[in-house]
Amino acid sequence: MEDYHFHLLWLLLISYILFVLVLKLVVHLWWAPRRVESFFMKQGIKGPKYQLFLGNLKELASLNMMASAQSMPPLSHNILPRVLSFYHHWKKIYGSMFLVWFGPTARLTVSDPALIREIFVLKSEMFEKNESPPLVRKIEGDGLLSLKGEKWSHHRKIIQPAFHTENLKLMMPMMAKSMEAAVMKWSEGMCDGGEVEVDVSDWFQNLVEDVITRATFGRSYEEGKAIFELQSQQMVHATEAYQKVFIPGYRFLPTKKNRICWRLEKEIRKSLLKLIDGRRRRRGEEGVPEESPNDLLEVMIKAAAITPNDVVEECKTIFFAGKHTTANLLTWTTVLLAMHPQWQEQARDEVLRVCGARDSPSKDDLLHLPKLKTLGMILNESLRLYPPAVAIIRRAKREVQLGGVHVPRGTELLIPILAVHHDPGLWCHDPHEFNPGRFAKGVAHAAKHPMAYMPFGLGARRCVGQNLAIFQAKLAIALILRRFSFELAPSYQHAPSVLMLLHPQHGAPIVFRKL
Ligand code: HEM
Repeated sequence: MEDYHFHLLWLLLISYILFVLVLKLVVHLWWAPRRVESFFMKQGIKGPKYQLFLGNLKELASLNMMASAQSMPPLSHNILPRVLSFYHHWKKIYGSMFLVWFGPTARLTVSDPALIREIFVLKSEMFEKNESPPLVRKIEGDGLLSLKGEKWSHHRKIIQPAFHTENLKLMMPMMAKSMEAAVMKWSEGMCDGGEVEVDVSDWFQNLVEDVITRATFGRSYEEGKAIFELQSQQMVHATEAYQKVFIPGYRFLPTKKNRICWRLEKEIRKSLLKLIDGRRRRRGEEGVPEESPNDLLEVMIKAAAITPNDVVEECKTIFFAGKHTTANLLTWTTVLLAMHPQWQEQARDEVLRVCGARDSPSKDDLLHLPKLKTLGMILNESLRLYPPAVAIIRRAKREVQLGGVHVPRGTELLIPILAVHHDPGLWCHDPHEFNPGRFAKGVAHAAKHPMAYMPFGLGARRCVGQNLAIFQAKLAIALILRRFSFELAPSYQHAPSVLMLLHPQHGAPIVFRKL
């Protein structure tokens, strides 16, 4: 009898647990989305209907697939329908503010610059960063990009000075040396006719990797290079998995690829910790010359209240956040200058006028970089038309009013940078034209609203590496302009596409000719 009661009790307990789990699932997957949907509907905000579990993921994937299968007119910069096809499609039906479901998570699209100001500046404390998907989290590191609250502000205060112009100026000669060597190697590889075809999207990845390694590790360049090479390999594996695998928990299975990723992760961590330890011990013994630039590792090691583990995570973040973004900027800028030879000429004239025609950039040339106004305008226009990060996401920490709309706690806001940059209401009559001249009076005056331009984000969490990216881009493009003229290779297919960042789907083959 006692046994019977005991079993009954167990059965009741298990049934109760199962009931609570099922109830939670029903609330999470059905009831809560329906409530949010009707909450927004009452305020006049609509969107594609929520489907159980998947939300709108199926439609999103099919819109994306249709868009990527279509070719674009060769010289068109009207890339929104191809790149953010879901936004372009649903905006026509529901207006610019609509609700879209990424699984059971609601995302409200916001592209009005006045509301964007509220999110990033006026009410920024009401919004937080959302978590990246698990596969991305693994490679982005637990650093500035994803940190929140006190820890984020503490790390930001420590890291920011490494990216100040004065420190970057000290780093410039070594950046220039590495770029110069890469360009030389390239021009040596040219055939007799002085012509070479290069897929710049690959080439710039290597170039940027080298420069970021120098900025992060400085005099420990060789050790840093080995570490970042491992991280590059890890990023390739993770990106492949990101493209192919959608099974929850797949990353925990001991598949061949996963085992490689785990091994790489272990090696990266071990080597970085060894490097940090070595630097810590040598500090004081050697002393760092006063005029020597503060590489990022040095800046973090000097700051007492940051653990070696945090330093490891920040190094990984810097590499993740800085490499592909800057390489993409360089790739699209080269493609744009190949498409628009008159701007290429103008930029080259300026480089020759300001820096002279010497083969190697002198220390003075580097100081002249800020004077390259036309090149600066070209980079701004490139970042407007082809922003490497096409959207930013924030999450409402609590219920908040946004331009008269009540946004419930937990709602994610999707700010489609690309759409804002291509909005005809903000960029006069020619939003899809390549017209660097629109930046002649500075970034703040280029559009009808100062918040309409945000390739590096906005507010307190704007990109910490912006100065480094622009320095690198100016230096690399100036070096190339001085030595080569270039045009699109006959095999080039204009197909901007998104895989984490905006990239050329079929590569970016460019033909370079020695001047
Ligand atoms: C063209 C090049 C680049 C672009 C377009 C770019 C874009 C961005 C954007 C849009 C954000 C804001 C993300 C958000 O608010 O959610 C951001 C943040 C960040 N970027 Fe960049 N970035 C570039 C280059 C770099 C470089 C070179 C580095 C470092 C070497 C870097 C490191 C970071 C970090 C650490 C953050 C997080 C800042 C924080 O939350 O405090 N970025 N970047």
